[in-house]
Amino acid sequence: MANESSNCLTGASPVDLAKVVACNHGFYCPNNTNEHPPQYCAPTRSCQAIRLLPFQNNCPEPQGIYEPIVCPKGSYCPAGGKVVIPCSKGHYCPLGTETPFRCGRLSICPPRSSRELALDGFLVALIFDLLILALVFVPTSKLFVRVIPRKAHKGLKSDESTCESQLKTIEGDIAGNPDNDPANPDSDGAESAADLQDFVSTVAEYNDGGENGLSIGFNAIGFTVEKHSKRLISAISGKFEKGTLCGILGPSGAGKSTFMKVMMGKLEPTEGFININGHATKLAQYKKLIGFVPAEDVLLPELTVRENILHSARVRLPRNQSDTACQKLVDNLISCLGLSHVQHQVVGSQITSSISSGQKRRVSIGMELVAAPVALFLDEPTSGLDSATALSIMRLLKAISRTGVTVICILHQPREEIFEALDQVLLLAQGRQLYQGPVSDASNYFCGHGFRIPARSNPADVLLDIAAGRMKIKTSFIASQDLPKILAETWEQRRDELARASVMAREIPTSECLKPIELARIASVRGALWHRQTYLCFVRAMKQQFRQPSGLLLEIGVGGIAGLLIGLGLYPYKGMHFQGTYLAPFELLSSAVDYSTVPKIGQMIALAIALAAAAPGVSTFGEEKSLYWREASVGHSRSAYFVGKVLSTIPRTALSALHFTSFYAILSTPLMAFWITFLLNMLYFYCVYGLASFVSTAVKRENGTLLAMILCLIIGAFGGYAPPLSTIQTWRLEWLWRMCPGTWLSEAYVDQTLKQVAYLYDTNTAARWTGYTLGRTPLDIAMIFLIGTAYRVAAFLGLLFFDRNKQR
Ligand SMILES: Nc1ncnc2c1ncn2[C@@H]1O[C@H](COP(=O)(O)OP(=O)(O)OP(=O)(O)O)[C@@H](O)[C@H]1O
Repeated sequence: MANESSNCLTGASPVDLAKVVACNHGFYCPNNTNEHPPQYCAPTRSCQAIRLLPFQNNCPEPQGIYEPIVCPKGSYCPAGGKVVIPCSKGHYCPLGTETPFRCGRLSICPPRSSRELALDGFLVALIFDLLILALVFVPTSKLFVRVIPRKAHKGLKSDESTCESQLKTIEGDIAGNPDNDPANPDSDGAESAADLQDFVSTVAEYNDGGENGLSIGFNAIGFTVEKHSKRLISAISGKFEKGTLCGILGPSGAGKSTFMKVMMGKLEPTEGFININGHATKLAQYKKLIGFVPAEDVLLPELTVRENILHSARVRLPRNQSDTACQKLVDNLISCLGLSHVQHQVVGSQITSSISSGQKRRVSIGMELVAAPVALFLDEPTSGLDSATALSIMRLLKAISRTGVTVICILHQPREEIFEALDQVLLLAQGRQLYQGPVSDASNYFCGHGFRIPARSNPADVLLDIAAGRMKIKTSFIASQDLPKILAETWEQRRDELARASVMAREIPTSECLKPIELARIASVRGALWHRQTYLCFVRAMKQQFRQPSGLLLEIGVGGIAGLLIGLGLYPYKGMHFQGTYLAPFELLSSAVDYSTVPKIGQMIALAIALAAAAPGVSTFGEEKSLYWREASVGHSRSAYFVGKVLSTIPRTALSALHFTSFYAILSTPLMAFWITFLLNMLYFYCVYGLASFVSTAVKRENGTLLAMILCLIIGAFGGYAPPLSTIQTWRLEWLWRMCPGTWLSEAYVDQTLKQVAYLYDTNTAARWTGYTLGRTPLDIAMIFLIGTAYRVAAFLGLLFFDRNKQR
C-alpha cells in the first residue's frame, strides 16, 4: 500500500520498496506497518555525499519516517526490525546485525562492540616468543646435547695426544704383543687403548671379521673431459687389495682426485674398466658400504662435533644396531680421534668457527669411519693437521684396514712414518701412472732407473720430486722435466710384469672375495630404515633452527611486521572490508559498494608473505647443498632427508604465520574467524617456502633469494584483484590464475568474508563482479595445499636431478 503523502525529508515522492510489509534482515524499520510499508526516499545532498564515500558511508538517520535504516554498528536489530538493542559484552555487532556475533574467549569485546579484537594469536605467539627467547639465553651447546657418562673414559686424558698412545697400543695388539693386552689392567695405556680396541673390533664385527672386504682392480683407466677433449688421466692399472692401506701420491694437478672419483664411480671412466672382487661391477652400486672423506670439510656448523658423527652412525650403521651401540661406537671413535674435549662444542661456520680446522678435519673423517665402511676413500685426510696428529690418524686408518677395510687415501707430502705406514703406493704424474706397488719396493724401483735416493731423505719427498720432474738421473742427459713422461711410458710397457712382481705376491684369490650378489645383500641391511632416517633428519634440522634463534626470531619478526603493515593500511575501514547492495527489495537503500577490498587484501597478504618467507625458504636447502651431496653420495636416503627438512620448516612457518595473522587481525579486525585466517595464511607460507625451496635446488645460492622473491611476488600478483578475475575469465585465461595459490587464497578470503554478511547483502552479484566462486573454502584450502605440495615435489625432483654428478 503506497503512502499517499510524502514523509520524506526532501518532500520528494517516496518509492515503495515492498508491496507487503517486510523489514529485511539486519534493518531497523520502526514505523512500517501494513499501511506504511518500507519506502525509499531520495537522499538529501549531505546524505548522498556520505553514501558515495568509499567507506563509513551510511547516513546516520533515515530520509523519511517510513524509510528503513540499516541496523547501526554496535547494536543489533532482531527479526522484524522493531527495536535496536545495544550489543552486549562478549559479542560484537557490525553494521546491519540481526543476531550478535559471539566473540572468542580470548577476544576483547566490551558492550556496543562493532568488531572483535581477537587476542588468541597474540597470546599463543607470546608463549612461543618467550620460549624462543629463553633458548637465546641458554648456551647453545647445552641444547639437546645428551652427555653420556662413560666409564671407559675414566683414565682418558683430554689432550689430543691420548690417541697416539692408544694407537701404539693397538698396533701392538694387532702385532700380537702380549704386553699390550687391553684386557690386562696392569699393562701400559690399557684403559685408554680399550676405546680403540673396542672401536676396531666393532668395525671388524660389522664387516664379518674382514670377510666383507673389497678388492678394487682397475685396468687401463682413462678419463677425458668430453667438453674440452682434455684427457685428465690415462692408462692407470693395478689393484687395491682388501684390508690394505693404500696411498695415492703425485704433484698438484697429477690427476689424483680425478682418479679417485673414477674409482668411486663419481666419474664414468672413458677408457678401461674397474672390477670389484674380480667382478665387472661398479663401486657406486655399493654406496652404503663406502666411505668418502672429501677434500673440503662438509659439516653442519650448528651441530656439535659429537652430533655430526652420531648422526652419521645412526643413519649408516646396520639397521639392527641399538642406539646404545651407536653411542658407544661414537664415544670410542671420538676418543680415538682426540676429540673428547671438544665433542660438545658446536662446529661453527668458517667465520664463527669454535673448533680448529684440524679438528674439523677429524670430525669429517670420523663421520665416515663411524659408518664402518668396507672401503674408505679419503682425499687428503691429513691436510690441516700437525704432523703428530696426522700420524695418529694414519695409524688409526691402518688399524681399521687390518679389519679387512680397503683404505685409499690421497696424500700430499706425507712424513716418513706416514709413508712407511702405507701398504701400497700409487704414484701419478701428469695424469699417468709412474708406479704402483709396495712402499718398500718403490725406492728400489726408482733406483733401478738410475735415480740416486739420498740416505736419510724422506722417500715420499723423493717420489714426489721424481714425479714433479725435479730430480735428474745422474748418468743421463735427459732433462729432469721429461723424466715423468719417460717413466710413465716405461711403466706402461712393463706394467704387467712389474705389477705382477709387486702386487701378485699379496693378491687375494677372487674365490676368497665376496660376489656382487653377496655385497648387495650386505649393503641392503646397512642404514636405518626410511622412517627412522626421516625422524633423524627432522630432529637434526630442528636442532639447527634452535641453535640459530636469532635467525628464527628475525624471520618471525619480519612476518609480524608484514602483518602489522597490512593491518595498519586496513585500520581506517574499522573492520568493514565489504559492502554490497542490500538484498531485494532494499537495493535502493544501498550505499557505495566495495567489492574490491577483500580481493585486494588477499593480494596484499600474498605479496607480503612472499617478501617475508622467500628468503628463509631458499635457505632451507640452499644453505647445505654440499652436505646433501655428501650424504647422498654415501647412501643416505634423499627422500628421508627431504621429508625431514620439510617437516622441520612447518613449526617455523606456523610461527611466522601466527605472528603475521595476529598483527593483521588485531588492526584490521576482519569478519573472518581468526583461526581460518591463520590456516589460510599458513598454507600460503607453505607455498612460498615450497617455491623458494625449488628455486634453491635449481640455481646457485647467491642468485636463489632474488629469483625466489620475484617468482613468489609473481604468483602473489596472480590473485585476481587487478585485473579482476571476472575480466580474466573473459580472456579465457582463468586456468593460468588458478595455477597460482594467490587466486585460491583471495577466493577463500572473499568467501569467508561474504558468508558472514550474506543475510544482508546481495553477495551473488559481488561474486559475479569479482569472478570468484563462493561457498567452497574447503576446496580453496585444498588447492593452496596442493599447489604448495606440488612446489615441494618440484623441489625434491630438483634435489634429485640437478647436480646429479655431485650425488654419485
Ligand atoms: N672438469 C674439468 N675440466 C677440465 N680440467 C679439469 C677438470 N677437473 C680437473 N681438471 C684438471 O685435471 C687435472 C687434474 O686434476 P685433479 O684435481 O685430479 O688433480 P690432483 O692431483 O688431485 O690435484 P691437487 O693435488 O692439486 O688436488 C688438473 O690439471 C685440473 O686442472
